[in-house]
This record gives sequence, structure tokens and C-alpha cells, in this order.
Amino acid sequence: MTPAEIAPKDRLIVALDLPSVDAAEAMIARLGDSVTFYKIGYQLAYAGGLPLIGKLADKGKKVFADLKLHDIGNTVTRGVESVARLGATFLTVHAYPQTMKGAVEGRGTSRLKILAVTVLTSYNEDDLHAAGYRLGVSELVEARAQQAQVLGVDGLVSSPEEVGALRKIVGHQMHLVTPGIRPAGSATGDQKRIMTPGRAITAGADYLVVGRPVVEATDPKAVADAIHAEVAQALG
Ligand SMILES: O=c1ccn([C@@H]2O[C@H](COP(=O)(O)O)[C@@H](O)[C@H]2O)c(=O)[nH]1
Repeated sequence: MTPAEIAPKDRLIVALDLPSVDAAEAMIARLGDSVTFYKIGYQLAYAGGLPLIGKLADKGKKVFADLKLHDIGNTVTRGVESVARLGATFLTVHAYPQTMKGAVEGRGTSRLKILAVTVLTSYNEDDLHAAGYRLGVSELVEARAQQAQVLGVDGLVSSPEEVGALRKIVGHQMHLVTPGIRPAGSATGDQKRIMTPGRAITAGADYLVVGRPVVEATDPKAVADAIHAEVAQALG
């Protein structure tokens, strides 16, 4: 799917980073038709949220299972086979060669798309060095993108700051999915490589992942609608 083929509303992925299935379902009800794509990550998945993937898919919503798998290849393959049966659209794995190879094998010919997390958006150069890496953020993101492409991974998770360089490497063959999105004036929290929704789209991001600025807002639907408006303006 080229960026032009993505439905504008699907470009916003709301992270359901909430403590329970009840809280997630209440948020989904509040957001209504404003949000078509949801992300389920550690907090909700470990609170019984995985069955919500199928429930949301049955209602015509798309779901990104942000489980960030990383294990020996065989375990990743078997885990991905199980996730593929849940009805998710996207699943994340960490961008290590054995992990990505195992994930592509597990995804097989199913409709699940594998996204490789290049460098977490909460990391800057100092954080990478402290974790023992010699490469800087952009070098590591680009090296991992090249490996992911060779291994047949479907998309990449990076900050919007790297999207321009990634597009030159992978063209439109891979989905570019960007957390680290902050509407102007919203709290940064622990994110270190950030951009506004409009600037991220202009930079070439396919999908924007937004959690706290939406789910912690007094009026989450108003924030989601404002992001859609900013995205539409950036798309022209
Ligand atoms: O590099 C990454 C990979 C995943 N995430 C996830 O995205 C959301 C962002 O939430 P905010 O509240 O908008 O910061 C969250 O679920 C992360 O686990 C990421 O931020 N960075």
C-alpha cells in the first residue's frame, strides 16, 4: 500500500495505554468514529487486553499489537503464528536479525504485517552509548532498516526525525510508523525524539502513534479530531 492509498483516518493510531479492558473499552466508546486504528501495548496486553484485538477487528477497527517480541528465532516464529490468529494488522518485534527472520517466517502468508522497532523514540545518543552501542541514533536506525528490508519485514517503527532518510532507503515498499508524536504544547513525557503530527506527515510518515496526548486528555475525541485536521492540512 502506497501512502496515497492509506485512508486519512487510519493514519492516526491511538495507543490504548490504559490499565484495564474496561478502561480501554470506555476510551474506545468516547473516541467513537474519530478513531479507526488502535494500538495495544504492554500495559493493556498484560491486563487481559489481547482478546480486544479480535473484538475491535470484528467492529471494523484495525489493531496494532505492539508486543515488541525479541527471543530466539524459533520462539519468535511460534509467537508470531499465534498473534497472526488474533486478527491484528501490525505486530512489532525488535530489529535484531534473528528476531526479524523468525517473525517473517511466523507471519507467513497471513494478513499480519511485521514492523521492526529500529531505535526506541525515548532514546537519544547518550542513551544508546549507555546501552553499549557504538553507532549513533541515525546510523543504527538506517542499518537496522537495511537489514529489515533484506529480511522481508513489512514496516519500520522510528521517530519522525528519521523518516526522510528511511524513505530514501526503503522507498514505499515498507510502512513507516512513528511514535514520538506530540501536538504543539503537549507534554513530552519520556519521549526524546519528537515531532508534531503535521510535521511528521510532511516528513513522510505513513502512520502516527499517539498515546498520552489523547488518552490522558480531558476531551480525547477533540484531541483526535484536531490531529486528523492537522494531518489533512499537511497532506494538502
Ligand atoms: O520507539 C517507540 C516504540 C513504541 N512506542 C510506543 O508508542 C506509544 C507512544 O505513547 P505516547 O504516550 O504518545 O508517548 C507507547 O505505547 C509506546 O510504547 C514508542 O513510544 N516509541
